[in-house]
Amino acid sequence: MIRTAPGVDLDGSIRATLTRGVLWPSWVLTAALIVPFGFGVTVPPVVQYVPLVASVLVLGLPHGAIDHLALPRVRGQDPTLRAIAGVFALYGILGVVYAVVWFLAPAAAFALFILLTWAHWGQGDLYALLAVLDADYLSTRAERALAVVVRGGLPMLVPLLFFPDWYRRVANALISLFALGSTASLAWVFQLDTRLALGVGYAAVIVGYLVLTGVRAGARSVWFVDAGEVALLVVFFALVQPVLAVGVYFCVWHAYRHIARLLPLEPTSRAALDDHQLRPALARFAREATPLTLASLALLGGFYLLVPNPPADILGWVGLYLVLIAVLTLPHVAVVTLMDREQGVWTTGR
Ligand SMILES: CC1=C(/C=C/C(C)=C/C=C/C(C)=C/C=O)C(C)(C)CCC1
Ligand SMILES: [Fe+2]
Repeated sequence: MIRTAPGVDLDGSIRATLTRGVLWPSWVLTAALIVPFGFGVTVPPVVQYVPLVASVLVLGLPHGAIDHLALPRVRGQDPTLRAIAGVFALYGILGVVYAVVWFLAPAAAFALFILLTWAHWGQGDLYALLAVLDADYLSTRAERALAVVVRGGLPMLVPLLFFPDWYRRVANALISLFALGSTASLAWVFQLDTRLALGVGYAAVIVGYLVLTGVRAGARSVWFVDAGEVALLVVFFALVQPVLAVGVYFCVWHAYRHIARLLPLEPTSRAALDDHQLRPALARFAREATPLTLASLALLGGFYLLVPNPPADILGWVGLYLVLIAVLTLPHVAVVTLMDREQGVWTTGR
């Protein structure tokens, strides 16, 4: 059966429901965390891990667990066995290839993971800007690409600039599962000179983006929300300890927004959103996402058995979980990039 799936042109009622139920909570939670950290509060490591550990079952891991339904749906097709098998094959091939890279060259695999996440979290926010906020000033591909660079850099680069030691510790937790001492090849990234150069370059990109889009913005209020989100996240990642900050961002920002993108693709949920009801749509998503979330968890057990240096503490387990996420993210990015194409994220007429 052929149906038309919505692209970046969501109905006003759906946009209102998602703004209230998805964007607002992300703003409130990130802003609320900034306050204590702004006063210099630090929290013990165990507490910092809570959102990342929770993401195994809540929002985080599940957000990719219906990729096999999302791709056919966005193409207006029924999720037939054939279509689903295609997505599984994509996951199998890309996932296995990337897993092999982790075993052979873990430091390079980690660097690739950061760049991939930068692009992917940026692409997620770009969709939200276009579809939920209706940011019509992003009228060229160059501006949209710049938005991806700006948005993805907030969670991936800002923590490196302000918390290099934590960043290195996490990098080491992933890399040393495969090879001890290999993080040394990345030592230059954490040095002050490198961070200063990256910080200055990135600040220039942010200013360039805000000026370029600010000049074009017809609907000023939307531009202010965009600029406000960027400012909020710069402060958030500069102040909040990174394992906590990235964990919170992953759940309430990236994953929740991606789930919000999936909901209108399913006709019953779309009708609910149109009727200003978010909850039934989320409940349906949770049901659909449960089987493959649990299957992914089984993969975590498989990784535990396969890595040369299995985790011995909580940071090690977080590292193992992040490697699992990395391996699942490559095919997930392929699916979301195909979704972007189907939904006209890069179609500007210019
Ligand atoms: C936890 C953590 C880090 C990396 C997290 C990454 C890279 C997460 C990627 C998640 C993905 C891709 C989810 C799927 O959408 C940093 C930045 C090294 C800094 C310290 C804390
Ligand atoms: Fe994602």
